[in-house]
Amino acid sequence: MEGGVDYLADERKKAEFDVQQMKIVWAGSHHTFEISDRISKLVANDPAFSKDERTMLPRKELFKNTLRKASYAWKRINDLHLSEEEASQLRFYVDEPAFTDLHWGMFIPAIKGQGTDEQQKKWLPLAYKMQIIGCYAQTELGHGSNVQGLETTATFDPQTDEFVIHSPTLTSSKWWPGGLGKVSTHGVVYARLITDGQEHGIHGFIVQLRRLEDHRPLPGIIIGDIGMKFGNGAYNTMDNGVLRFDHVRIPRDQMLMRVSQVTRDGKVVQSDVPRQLVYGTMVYVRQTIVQDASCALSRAVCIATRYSAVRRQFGSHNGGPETQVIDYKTQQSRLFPLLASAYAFRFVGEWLKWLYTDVTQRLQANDFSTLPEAHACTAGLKSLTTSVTADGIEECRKLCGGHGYLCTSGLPELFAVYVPACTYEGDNIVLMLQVARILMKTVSQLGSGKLPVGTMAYMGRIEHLLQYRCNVQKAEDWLNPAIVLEAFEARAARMSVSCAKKLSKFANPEEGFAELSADLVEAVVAHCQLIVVSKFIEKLQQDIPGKGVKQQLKVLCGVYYLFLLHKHQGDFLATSCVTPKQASLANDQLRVLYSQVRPNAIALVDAFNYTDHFLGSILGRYDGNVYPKLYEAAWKDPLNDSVVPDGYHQYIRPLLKQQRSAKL
Ligand SMILES: CCCCCCCC/C=C\CCCCCCCC(=O)SCCNC(=O)CCNC(=O)[C@H](O)C(C)(C)COP(=O)(O)OP(=O)(O)OC[C@H]1O[C@@H](n2cnc3c(N)ncnc32)[C@H](O)[C@@H]1OP(=O)(O)O
Ligand SMILES: Cc1cc2nc3c(=O)[nH]c(=O)nc-3n(C[C@H](O)[C@H](O)[C@H](O)COP(=O)(O)OP(=O)(O)OC[C@H]3O[C@@H](n4cnc5c(N)ncnc54)[C@H](O)[C@@H]3O)c2cc1C
Repeated sequence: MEGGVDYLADERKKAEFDVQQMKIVWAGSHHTFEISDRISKLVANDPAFSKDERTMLPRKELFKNTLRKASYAWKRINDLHLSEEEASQLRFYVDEPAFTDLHWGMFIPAIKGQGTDEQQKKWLPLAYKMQIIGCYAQTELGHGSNVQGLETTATFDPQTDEFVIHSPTLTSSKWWPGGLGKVSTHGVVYARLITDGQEHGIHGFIVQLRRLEDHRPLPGIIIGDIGMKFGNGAYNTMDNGVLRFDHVRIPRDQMLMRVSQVTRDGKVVQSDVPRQLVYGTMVYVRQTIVQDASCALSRAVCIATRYSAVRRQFGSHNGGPETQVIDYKTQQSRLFPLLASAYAFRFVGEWLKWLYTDVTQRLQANDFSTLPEAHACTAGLKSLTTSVTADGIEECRKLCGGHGYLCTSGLPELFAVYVPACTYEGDNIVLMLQVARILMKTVSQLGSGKLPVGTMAYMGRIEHLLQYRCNVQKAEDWLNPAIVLEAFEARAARMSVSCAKKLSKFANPEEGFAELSADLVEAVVAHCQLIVVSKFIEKLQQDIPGKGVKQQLKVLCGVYYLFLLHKHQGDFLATSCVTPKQASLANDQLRVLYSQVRPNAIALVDAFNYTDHFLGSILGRYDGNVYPKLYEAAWKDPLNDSVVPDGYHQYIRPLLKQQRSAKL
């Protein structure tokens, strides 16, 4: 325990499972648990990583403080000889968005994924030692989603064997790249390749942006920060930037040439790798964002759950204590599905990581067959998990009542940091529509004998799924995973087929796709929820040691799918996958499961193993000592530095005087 008295001790005693074992399940393995436990404590115990004042600092101070932390973190990483895995955990637990996220998370992966062996050999050692710092400069003022619409040009000059990078219009200014505004020395810049007057699509180029001697922009480059973003503290620690090029020259070998090469005489040669590999870095990051969703959601849920056990409101009998708000069924029906979602996203994130690793290995062996599956899964799951998490953090704020609105609850900043995840790395609707295209393609090919694979494999049983009738007769039948899977499969398949039927009535398929896009998004949501449900159920088929651990996960899995079934019962009923009676039984079973979660709720959030430093929330403190700490923190606000506020003499006193003289 971190503090003195444990106000949640009674809650912890109620747990019916081995919390330590659950911590390992959450972390993924003994190895990852050990690392994350050790590194999170190392960060929490180092005052240099304090976050206490972050929401109160003006931007310039905030940003400088982030630079200080990033540089100190780098020193610790080197002094302690941390491995790559440990270093990335350290950056995670420092919990402050910074240029390093883009350097390690996008610049290096872009070079790894799209650079030739030679290019990797040249640039990666510099980047690994942070002798250069890089960003990912793709989005422009005028285009983000439509990557093909980017306007920056890279024109090959055969005379000098160079590319000329240029921003022909205002809207072609790079706009948004993190780390670009004030820090990066280099960027992977995405631009329209032009050779011999011909366009060859979007490619990545390594461009030096600032001089290594004095950090000034190189000639022909205009660069700056794009300004304050949503919330206090939050993502304002990041220098999202603007960048313009005026005919900036770079050597030919700085085009990332794994996908296509430009020869000395300006010929464009395509490798045998698909051109979509230019989008590969985005696939990688979308996969990490799914894993990150479970972190952000679990953090909010941890705060809201602990506080819900501490907070009491109404219901005192004969002078006894009032009811803990966690005991209200309405509180449980809002909170426990989010708790279950955090676990569900954890496991689907684990699976997606596996899928991504598998695809990467195949790509190295020139097997590109699973690339569309990787694109569909990363795009769809990124959209689903970030939308639920963003809404979930806000729900957790409401679950904490008034105190949730205080910055010291940690929730406002968490929300502000998190919501752009619905937009960056692909707007969620735009990505859902990508999955919709793949779904419609799959349905249209069903008669052709080509069997769908991977997460679309269930479509191969389309005849069966279209005839399916759910045979649930009593509430407990909903605990049978096979019944649940079929119901979710039938719902997703029927929604897709219904869209495909409507689509086939349009003479112009593109017109039809646009007209039906809102329905298509609903079908994609159904498909993605099926993936999450099925991966949770698969997880339960594994051997999971520890007293009661598997049982708790079964309960959470049930909460997850029955909550979805309840929330989307319109879909299930409209597609005749369940009857109204069966939907009602599902809801009865859901209430039973809430009661089973209740005694374990605190232990289930303890299993995330978050330090108080990482949570950054008085409401979510491990020891539950909320009120004295809230009271104490208020006095630390700069507004309370003086009893009489600045501005009293100028604005308050004259006002009061005027009222007094008016009365007289
Ligand atoms: C940094 C991470 C650190 C790690 C920390 C961990 C935790 C994380 C926490 C905090 C991170 C914070 C950091 C924030 C960072 C933010 C960074 C950015 O935002 S970078 C900008 C992102 N920009 C977008 O994502 C644009 C979105 N747009 C697109 O992706 C495309 O343009 C798209 C897909 C919407 C449309 O592409 P089209 O219209 O140009 O289509 P065509 O190129 O013609 O391709 C069509 C074919 O290609 C396939 N395709 C499309 N994209 C694919 C892909 N990515 N992979 C494989 N295939 C793909 C399609 O399925 C289609 O296939 P068929 O021809 O039908 O077979
Ligand atoms: C915090 C943050 C960090 C970022 N970091 C980086 C970075 O490091 N590097 C980088 O290159 N970029 C970065 N970006 C940019 C980001 O990737 C883009 O903003 C994102 O891809 C969305 O593109 P957009 O801004 O063009 O949105 P738009 O596409 O203009 O979206 C506007 C609206 O139009 C809708 N819409 C667009 N197209 C369609 C369609 N075809 N059908 C239906 N609806 C549509 C969207 O759903 C949305 O509602 C960052 C953005 C943010 C907010």
